[in-house]
Amino acid sequence: MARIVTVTLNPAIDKTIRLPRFTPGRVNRITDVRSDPGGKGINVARALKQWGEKPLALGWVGGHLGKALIEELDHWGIDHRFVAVEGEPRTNLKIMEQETGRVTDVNEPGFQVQDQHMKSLLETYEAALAEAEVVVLAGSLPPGVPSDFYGTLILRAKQRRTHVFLDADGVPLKEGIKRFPHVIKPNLAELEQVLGRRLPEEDDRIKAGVDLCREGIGLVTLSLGEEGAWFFAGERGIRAIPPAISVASPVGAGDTMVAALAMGKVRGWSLEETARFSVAAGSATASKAGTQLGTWEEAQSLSERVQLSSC
Ligand SMILES: Nc1ncnc2c1ncn2[C@@H]1O[C@H](COP(=O)(O)OP(=O)(O)O)[C@@H](O)[C@H]1O
Ligand SMILES: O=P(O)(O)OC[C@H]1O[C@](O)(COP(=O)(O)O)[C@@H](O)[C@@H]1O
Repeated sequence: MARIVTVTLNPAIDKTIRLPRFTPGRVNRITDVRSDPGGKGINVARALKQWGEKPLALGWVGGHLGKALIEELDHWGIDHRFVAVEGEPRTNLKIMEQETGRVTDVNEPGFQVQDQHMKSLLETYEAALAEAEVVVLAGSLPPGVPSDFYGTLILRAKQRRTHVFLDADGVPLKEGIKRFPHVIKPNLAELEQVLGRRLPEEDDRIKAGVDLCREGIGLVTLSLGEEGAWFFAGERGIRAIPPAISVASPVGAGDTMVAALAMGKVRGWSLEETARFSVAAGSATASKAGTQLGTWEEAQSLSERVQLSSC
């Protein structure tokens, strides 16, 4: 079976705290707290698994928290081949303010990675590519990993004719784009940072997306939070707007969208079908607390009300 392989180099435990309002410099008392396994590629694998795919999750992991994370993957029935490192996965704090709905992410850098861990990861990755139709590279790089590491993984996937997705930010995204992955999914802030300019108007966003496609990226999905997303492929651009939802926590919405893009690729969906489902799936996740991901049924029911238009 052609598979979707996900790579999570910097896994995390997401600790979501809720409080009426966060006041820096003061004692803040929280209403409730929850912990979920996180890290972008792991979230992508979780979404795919609950939608009926058979993803294979790769990455680095270590320590007691890492063992618990792997046990969660086993519990969900997700196949995995993680390379062991020393040190614990990071805990990423998500501060959710009930009065404003604002979420602040405070993400740790992650464990230190050594040369031998990179070598083992590359071996595991090469072996997994042999059975992959799509590979999803997602999330930040932990300390010790060169900023062009995704570039290396992209080149190796392309040599094997595997469709490669990149969802990262900052320098790793900028470096990765130079190797022309087939798909990228920046949000607006991430794309603005990579391009070094603001994209305030729709026309600015259209030009940026179309230019990246002309440079050699197959599908550019520019996600816009509650405003939905743009999907650029070749000379085409589709704007998708989700229906209004009651937001609980948008953490994981972008990862759910990436999972939907990967699923659309392996299932041969049209650009319209992919746009509709991936925006709906992201919104379904945003309607759930902590890093809980939208189910197939929740995404399907929202997808009927996603509005599509073209440029
Ligand atoms: N507050 C929200 N309300 C409705 N849908 C949302 C909300 N936040 C995210 N989404 C959905 O999830 C998708 C990805 O979210 P976004 O926040 O843009 O990505 P990221 O998590 O990568 O920053 C959006 O395109 C949208 O469909
Ligand atoms: O690797 P990074 O960039 O620090 O991001 C990791 C964080 O992003 C998440 O994967 C959520 O990402 P999205 O909200 O973009 O879907 C969390 O689970 C995790 O804490």
